[in-house]
Formats: sequence, structure tokens, C-alpha cells
Amino acid sequence: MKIALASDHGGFELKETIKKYLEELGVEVLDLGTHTTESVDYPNYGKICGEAVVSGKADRGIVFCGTGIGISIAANKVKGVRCALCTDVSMAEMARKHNDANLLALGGRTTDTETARAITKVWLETAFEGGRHQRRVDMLDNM
Ligand SMILES: O=C(CO)[C@H](O)[C@H](O)COP(=O)(O)O
Repeated sequence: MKIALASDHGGFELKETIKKYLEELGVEVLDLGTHTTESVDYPNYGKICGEAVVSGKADRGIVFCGTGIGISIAANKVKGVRCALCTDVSMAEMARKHNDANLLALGGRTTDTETARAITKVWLETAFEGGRHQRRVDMLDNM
């Protein structure tokens, strides 16, 4: 599986931490930036990560900003993206089981690294349940 990563400056350090974690797990990473702590605009990074996933350059994506809010809003503007901002493991589990979330958003200023790693692992390993949820996901994708 290949995972695209993108962040603004507020999510940069957590992106680097999760990048290392994914590589330790043997997951291929496509790092779309940002590459420093210099201030940048999160809409650009949510968009490029969403587009990388929808176009098939990556299987799924993880986006990071200070809270995870702005960059998740940006990613969700890309048709075909279902980006879930998760602050705990149970949200990550449900984002996969019920929403088939193809992007995960994390907050670099709001979520500690241990929690972020645990969220990432569950989001990577949990399968979509399909069934009644497929109908709802199809409705999202047709909006
Ligand atoms: O969390 C964010 C968006 O939801 C951004 O990371 C945050 O707004 C950036 O703020 P600043 O320019 O003050 O570092």
C-alpha cells in the first residue's frame, strides 16, 4: 500500500513522525510536503494529497495541519475524497468501517504522537464493512 502525506507548517512535525512510523511498518510513502516549518497555506496541501489519492498515485492519504480541521476541509473539496479528522482510535476505526475514509486528518498541535501513531495503525488496518454503508458512501461520492 502507498500512502500520500501532506501537511502545512502546523502539521509538519507530526507528518515527519508518522512518515517514519509508516516506513517502520514497511508502508510505502509519497511525501507531498511541506518540507520545512516555514509558514504555508493548508488548502494547497489538502488539495494535492486528495488529488494524489483520487488519481491513483497513492492508495490512501494522511493530511496534517495544526488542528487537522482546515486541511480536512480542503481535502474534502476534491471529488472522491472522504477525509476523516480523527482524534482517537475509535473514530479511526469507525471512519474505515462505516465511511471508507480514504484520507485521514490529524492535528499536529492537538494530538500527541503516541495517539497519532495508534490512530494511524487502526486506520491502516481496519476494513470497510460495506453493506448498508456502501449505499451511503455512494451517496457521498455522488454529491
Ligand atoms: O490548523 C490549521 C488549520 O485548521 C493551521 O495549521 C493553522 O490555522 C495555522 O495557523 P498559523 O498560521 O497561526 O500557524
